[in-house]
Amino acid sequence: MFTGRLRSSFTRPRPRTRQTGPPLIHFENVGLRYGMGPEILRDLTFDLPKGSFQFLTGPSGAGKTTLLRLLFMSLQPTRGLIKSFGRDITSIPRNELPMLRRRVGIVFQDFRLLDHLTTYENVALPLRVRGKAEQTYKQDVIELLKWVGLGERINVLPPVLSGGEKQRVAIARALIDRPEILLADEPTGNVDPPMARRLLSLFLELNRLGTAVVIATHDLALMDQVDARRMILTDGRLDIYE
Ligand SMILES: Nc1ncnc2c1ncn2[C@@H]1O[C@H](COP(=O)(O)OP(=O)(O)OP(=O)(O)O)[C@@H](O)[C@H]1O
Repeated sequence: MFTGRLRSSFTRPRPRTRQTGPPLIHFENVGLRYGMGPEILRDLTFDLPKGSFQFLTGPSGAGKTTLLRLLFMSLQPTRGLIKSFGRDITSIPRNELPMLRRRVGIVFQDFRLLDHLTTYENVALPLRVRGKAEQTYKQDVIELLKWVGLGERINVLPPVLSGGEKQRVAIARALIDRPEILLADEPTGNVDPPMARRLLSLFLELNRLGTAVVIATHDLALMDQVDARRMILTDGRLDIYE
């Protein structure tokens, strides 16, 4: 499934050229407020093209995580239109949402691994929950764990893993369903610069295999390593630099 190899040397690469055709996700004049609070996101209009690679940045509290939640369809906009895979997310029946969400993988800031399950079991969990038989996915899980450099850590529990290793388990779990979009919230927040570069090359490799990638980050040094689209949130508004 994942045949790409991590590159050991690192130059400033350009992500793959985006594919044409309808966007995976389309936002039009989207606004979001929590409860009766102030509007956190205002008038967001943009497309997430197939196979694209972008950083999402902005000061702390600017709304990056909130925007990722909208992209993951775990929040509804308070105004405007969001079309995910061609469908208006406000009119999707509740029982159809999980199937649509499977097309989007997400890596949370705090990993959300289950400490009593091994690395292998954490990654396999989304498939097990859906009732898939282990023999249909076992090889894929092992191959994916090797791809993220955890071939030697397959039967280890999360509490003994390093921050970078946990991050890679969370990435593998987000990828096991082969999503068309990967969202990552501060994926390099807990790792040292060499591991951050390694994770970045993993995301670039994934993008080369066709997945659209959105990385929310404060890390300027990380962004400077790739000639990629930047989405910058300031005071609830979004500017995009191609
Ligand atoms: N569930 C919630 N209820 C009410 N307010 C919220 C909720 N989640 C986030 N907020 C507020 O929305 C604003 C944006 O938060 P968000 O976490 O999206 O920002 P962020 O850019 O990801 O921040 P950071 O870089 O610090 O992670 C903040 O003012 C935050 O307090």
